[in-house]
Amino acid sequence: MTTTPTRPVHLGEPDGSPLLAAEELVAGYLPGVNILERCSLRVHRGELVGIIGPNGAGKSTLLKALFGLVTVRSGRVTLDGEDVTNERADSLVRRGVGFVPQNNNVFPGLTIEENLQMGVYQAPKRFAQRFAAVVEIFPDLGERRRQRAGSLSGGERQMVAMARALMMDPSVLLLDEPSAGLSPVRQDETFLRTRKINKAGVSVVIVEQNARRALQICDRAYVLDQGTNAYSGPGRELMDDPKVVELYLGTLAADVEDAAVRAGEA
Ligand SMILES: Nc1ncnc2c1ncn2[C@@H]1O[C@H](COP(=O)(O)OP(=O)(O)OP(=O)(O)O)[C@@H](O)[C@H]1O
Repeated sequence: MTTTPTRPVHLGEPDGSPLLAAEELVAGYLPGVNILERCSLRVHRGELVGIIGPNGAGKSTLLKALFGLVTVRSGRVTLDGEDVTNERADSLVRRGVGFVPQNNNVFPGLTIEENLQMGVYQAPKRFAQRFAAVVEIFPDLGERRRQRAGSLSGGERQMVAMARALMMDPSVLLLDEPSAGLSPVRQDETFLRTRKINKAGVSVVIVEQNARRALQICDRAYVLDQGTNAYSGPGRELMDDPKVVELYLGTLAADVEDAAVRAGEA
């Protein structure tokens, strides 16, 4: 087992320069209160990277800091080697960063098609070409393009939000708890869709409460605790790390069965 607490924080990362990186970020909402305390993360081209950890660990805050929605007080964010710390979200979108917030992520009064048009408001001429590409990943949205987003289920809205973020053809997509509030079946669909988006060439950072499921689909993951890095490594390795299991995943009867099955396979 190669996982160790605290440093180094990028265990298992591929060689080369990361596409998106947060180095030692200190950030927070209220003056004098830091939520992130020297928190770091790197995403390489083509990777699917998870962020897990207990409630209030700062997972969503890290994602927001990457997307210019929380002020970074020290440390830096780079995109393809360029410093983009505290750059505005609309500028990051132009540079190829997509963000899907956890809540209020569709315009309920607009149709599915209109929601997707909002995704390319900075480049409306690209709509037709991007719409065709996006409905390949989400065929249901193409068929129901005239339906108002407000009449959709939680899982369907989540699809619209992801599709809208893909309209600008991002190189990296930031997903904030996409499975939150969904039934187990819809959660599975969301994870499969996330994989599909990643396989289509989009690097993905996914914040997840459902840590086990996230670790199953991620190339690598970061475990945050109290605003900083606790563990990192390939998803499967973290799932097998007794410390990570004890502190962050809990032991369920299902795990014991799972471990027994895997031991039998070995
Ligand atoms: N807009 C805000 N203003 C002030 N404090 C905030 C704000 N948003 C989050 N916080 C605080 O920042 C801390 C980290 O919150 P964050 O949402 O990043 O955690 P998280 O790890 O994503 O948690 P969860 O899994 O519960 O969503 C919490 O203490 C939270 O109360």
